[in-house]
Amino acid sequence: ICKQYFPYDITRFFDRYGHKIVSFLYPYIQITFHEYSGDGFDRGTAYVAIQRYLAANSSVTARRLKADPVKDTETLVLSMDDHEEITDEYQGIKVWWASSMTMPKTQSISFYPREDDKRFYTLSFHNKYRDLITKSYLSHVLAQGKSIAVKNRQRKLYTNNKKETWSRYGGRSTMWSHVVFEHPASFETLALEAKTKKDIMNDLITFSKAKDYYAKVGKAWKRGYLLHGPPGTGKSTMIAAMANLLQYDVYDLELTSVKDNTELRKLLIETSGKSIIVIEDIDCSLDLTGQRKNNKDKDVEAKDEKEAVKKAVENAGTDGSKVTLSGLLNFIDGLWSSCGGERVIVFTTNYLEKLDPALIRRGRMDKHIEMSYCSFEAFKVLAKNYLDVESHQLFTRIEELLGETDMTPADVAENLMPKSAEEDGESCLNCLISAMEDAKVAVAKAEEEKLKAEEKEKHKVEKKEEEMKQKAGEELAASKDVKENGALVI
Ligand SMILES: Nc1ncnc2c1ncn2[C@@H]1O[C@H](COP(=O)(O)OP(=O)(O)OP(=O)(O)O)[C@@H](O)[C@H]1O
Repeated sequence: ICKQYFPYDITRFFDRYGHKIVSFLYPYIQITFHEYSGDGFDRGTAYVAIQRYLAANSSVTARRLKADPVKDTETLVLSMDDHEEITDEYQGIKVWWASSMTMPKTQSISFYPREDDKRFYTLSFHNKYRDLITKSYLSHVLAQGKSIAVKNRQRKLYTNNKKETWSRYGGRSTMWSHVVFEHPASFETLALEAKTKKDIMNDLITFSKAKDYYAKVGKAWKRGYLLHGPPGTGKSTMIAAMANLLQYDVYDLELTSVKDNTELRKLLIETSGKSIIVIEDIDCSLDLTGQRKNNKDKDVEAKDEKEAVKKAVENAGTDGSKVTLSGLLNFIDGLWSSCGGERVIVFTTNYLEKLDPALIRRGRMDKHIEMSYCSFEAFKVLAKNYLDVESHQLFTRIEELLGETDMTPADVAENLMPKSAEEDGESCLNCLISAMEDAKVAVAKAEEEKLKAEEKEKHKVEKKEEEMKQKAGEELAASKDVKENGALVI
């Protein structure tokens, strides 16, 4: 009305001083958080975090709610509807949140959200709490929103089997492909000594909460784990349990399909925080042949292996088509490794002695964990998992046999698994006992055969020495004959 009936100068005067008068009489401050800010089409991180925070609080207090499916989860989240207002309390201070939406001024169809078609939240609070709200309350809301997102999201298992491609809009698509990570392993079901389990869990939890500590000591926020031990001792299961404990994503890096160091760096940059980057069987990946070694190769002396690895690394460096040891070292703790933060890097190997010491030194691989053959304590965990049995008279015999044989938890688990509906706990335990007794007999037989072979070899060597001695004696006698008789004996 003013604009229509009053001259321009008067309306400008009202505009200018109206605000001042209102702010003098109305001591409240408002902050707006827009859903889309700037030129980007990505939703603002602050808006999304606030939405999650308010969704957790407003579903109890707001009267009009809307239900949205959350990306990457199968759940619905209830949040306050547009033009709804709720109150929140922080350290005894009351604040008001309102959700609003600007109505479009023009009617047009657009693929992207329009400038004038945006939602935003408005936070109102009393002027005297300005410092507390802007400095402390807002960080609290954002942190809470982020942690709700972490709790709600579906975790992913990534692998780098995808070729680098370009999207229709000219952007480079990611080199990781993923599936939903649903491994059920946990530290509770992991067959391992209770003390070791507790140590690892404490270490992981301390790491995940140590952002400020890492910043204080000037170290990138990451931690390296080296899991070593024979096949079937639970290295992969341990990684799944770690991911489930920390609620992290898993990046399973297949090193043999990485073209070169540059590609390795690109892959690293594309990983997100709160993730575990896994390189399984690092000893096999590092021989740079692109193949897992066969059993014959595996028996080669560790020293020879290390030389072979070094040679392969040198060759790889010349044609520039493979990942080199130095590329891998840079991947773990070079400058690029610090981007993002909150990453756990895990290497697994069956042959610790084959690895270059530079690769596994402390600082790179901070914690070395040996996964060994099944101990009695580990067996008890498996018996509880598979049979729901915590004690049994057959346990004494099993403890004895575990001390005498090298059986992996995978073998023990396989024997404990009922093969038919009729099989009960006791028959499964008996099945395990007979498997261990067979293994014990087989080991004794193998040792006997080894002893026999050694004996045979020794005998052969002795016989050869005897023959050589005899030959030498004959030659000596012949040369004596020549000297004494002056005749040449042929
Ligand atoms: N410590 C363990 N606790 C519980 N289950 C285990 C354990 N070790 C092995 N298993 C069982 O054995 C199977 C094989 O274990 P896993 O793949 O984790 O062994 P691994 O050490 O990673 O073997 P590899 O070196 O061949 O990759 C798993 O599916 C799991 O059911």
